[in-house]
Amino acid sequence: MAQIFRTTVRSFATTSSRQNAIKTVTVIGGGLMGSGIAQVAATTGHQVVMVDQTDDILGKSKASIQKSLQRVVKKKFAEDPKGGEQFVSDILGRITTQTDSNAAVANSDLVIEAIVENIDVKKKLFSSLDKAAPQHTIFTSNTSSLPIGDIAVSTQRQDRFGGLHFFNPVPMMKLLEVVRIPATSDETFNKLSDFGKAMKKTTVDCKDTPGFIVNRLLVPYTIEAMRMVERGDASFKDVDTAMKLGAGYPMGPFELSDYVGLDTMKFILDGWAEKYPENPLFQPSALLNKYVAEGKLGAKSGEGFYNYKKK
Ligand SMILES: CCCCCCCC(=O)CC(=O)SCCNC(=O)CCNC(=O)[C@H](O)C(C)(C)COP(=O)(O)OP(=O)(O)OC[C@H]1O[C@@H](n2cnc3c(N)ncnc32)[C@H](O)[C@@H]1OP(=O)(O)O
Ligand SMILES: NC(=O)C1=CN([C@@H]2O[C@H](COP(=O)(O)OP(=O)(O)OC[C@H]3O[C@@H](n4cnc5c(N)ncnc54)[C@H](O)[C@@H]3O)[C@@H](O)[C@H]2O)C=CC1
Repeated sequence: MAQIFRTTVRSFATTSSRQNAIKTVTVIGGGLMGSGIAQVAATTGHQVVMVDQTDDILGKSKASIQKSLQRVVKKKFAEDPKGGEQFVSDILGRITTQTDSNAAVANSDLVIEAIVENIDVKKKLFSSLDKAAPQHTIFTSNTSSLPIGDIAVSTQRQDRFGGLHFFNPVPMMKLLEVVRIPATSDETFNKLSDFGKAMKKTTVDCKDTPGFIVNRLLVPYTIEAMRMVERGDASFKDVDTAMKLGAGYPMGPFELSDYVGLDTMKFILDGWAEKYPENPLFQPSALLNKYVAEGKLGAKSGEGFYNYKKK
């Protein structure tokens, strides 16, 4: 019995010291995903530095975090407005902002990159961070579709490199895909999984395959919905209604595309079409290209398949 107790305590201590391994987090990119990741990391007690290109963008990121926290407070602190105010100010107090990414990683245990879905821009960023960050700092990308291994080669720390793929909206979606490349050490992978659990997410282990688990299934499904409309088989609104009421999805594929961002969808599909030209599931969509060319990027630009502008 004592032996079992000692073993349990030891394994708890190991997990717990691993969970404590990551205290300070730098989130690079304060857009849709980065602001959500920063919010949840700060809510779960981590010190967060959020980085973006300008103070103006960072101001908007903080405002969107505040708005999201108000939604949480409305439910969680319905009977305790003072407690709600304290909750918000404690969380916001754990988030600082920076426009210089090299300076932002100086005291960081973990970097989570959530910038534009472009391999060259991501590689340039990581190559520079590699020289600025302490040796122990683990680097991760939140990329939806790029191979983690292709990004990691820009650094000299591939054993401390992995993927943390969050889902939108980060405060609501319970899943976190933890991605390892062949060079990722067990220690790094365990720390990343423990960090995900400390963020109160359910983690799944993924190999560095296109789209990991969720997007490998979700992207072809969504693009096939677009092809269905291109063929004139159904209207996009009917496809959405059908998938919500007939398959139980919370959003139809067109609502979800607008929510994710049509530009992000296009970055993903174009990248896969170029890298895997033989795969018919990854061919470009004329309908998607048309919306992006017209600047209709979805909810974030005020219009996509649906109109989000206040009348
Ligand atoms: C396109 C395919 C390819 C994509 C490839 C790139 C993308 C990726 O790499 C990976 C992805 O993220 S894929 C996207 C995954 N996300 C989804 O599938 C979201 C599906 N939608 C939902 O779950 C709900 O509609 C949702 C939870 C969003 C909203 O719920 P409802 O529909 O019930 O609507 P609401 O009434 O507005 O919300 C209900 C309550 O939820 C809370 N809430 C929602 N958003 C929040 C947020 N941002 N922050 C904090 N709380 C939030 C909120 O409590 C709300 O209650 P109230 O505010 O009181 O109304
Ligand atoms: N939109 C979605 O639903 C999801 C997106 N992702 C991935 O997350 C990443 C970010 O996507 P979103 O947040 O949707 O994009 P977004 O366009 O909302 O935000 C990107 C932010 O990065 C900033 N940025 C660009 N280059 C930068 C640099 N060099 N240094 C600092 N900041 C820089 C931009 O100013 C912008 O604020 C992408 O890799 C995307 O594939 C992952 C899961 C879901």
